[in-house]
Amino acid sequence: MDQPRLVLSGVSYLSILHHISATFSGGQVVGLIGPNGAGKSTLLRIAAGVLPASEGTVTLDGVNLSTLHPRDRARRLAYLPQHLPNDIPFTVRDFVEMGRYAHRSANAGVVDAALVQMNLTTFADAPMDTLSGGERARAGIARCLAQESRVLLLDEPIASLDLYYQVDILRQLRTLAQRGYLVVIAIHHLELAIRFCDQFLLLHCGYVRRQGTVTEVMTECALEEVFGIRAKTFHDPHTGVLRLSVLV
Ligand SMILES: Nc1ncnc2c1ncn2[C@@H]1O[C@H](COP(=O)(O)OP(=O)(O)OP(=O)(O)O)[C@@H](O)[C@H]1O
Repeated sequence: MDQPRLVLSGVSYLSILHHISATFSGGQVVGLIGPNGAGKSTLLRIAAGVLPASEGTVTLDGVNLSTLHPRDRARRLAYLPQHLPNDIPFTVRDFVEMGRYAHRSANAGVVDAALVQMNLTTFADAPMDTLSGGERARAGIARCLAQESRVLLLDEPIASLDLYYQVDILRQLRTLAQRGYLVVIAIHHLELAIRFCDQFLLLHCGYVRRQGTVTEVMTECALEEVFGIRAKTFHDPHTGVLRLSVLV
């Protein structure tokens, strides 16, 4: 199966995003990073086709997203918003099953598998509004997985998760990328982003400041310029893995 390819060409939105161009391909986890208010969520919403750009285009496998019926779009890409409502009046299973909207079939096996992947089986019949914040976030990811689309655009999927689930879910997203999926995540946890993302887009004030691999983007200079923090990147002497240490 061909790997998906998402292309943003000259995307602008009001005064929030300015001329963003980027190409994301299947097989990768892309980390969208940058300070609060940089424009990450806005960019993801545009990339997902839920917010029309003021200028520019987004194409997925050569097809302009704005021309796709929402059902066709949902078959091709899944989008997790940064915040799910607190008062979702459904059980966890029914909520996850909504990910099947594009397929017109509930497919209990797929829904069950998504619940297992997010370790939510014991909560399947619980009302969504009884879940903790992290459990609700995992239900949101499960709904995206149930969609069975090969592009996942996830806005801060690990923000409310404990350390175990942060690592568990990033591992699962990596595995999906290894199977050819394109995964784009907005993420503030830079240390974990270094470990799990292949490519980065660093946004600041609505502009792309850097894009590329970890060594091209996560430079001490860029981090100081964009986040106003001093940090050191170094290779762990025991594992050889690149690490980031914030100097406080
Ligand atoms: N509908 C809107 N109308 C006006 N301003 C908006 C709108 N949506 C977002 N903004 C502003 O656009 C900027 C970018 O917001 P966005 O949510 O994309 O940032 P972000 O990088 O995701 O931030 P965070 O890390 O805090 O989640 C912010 O300054 C925000 O206040």
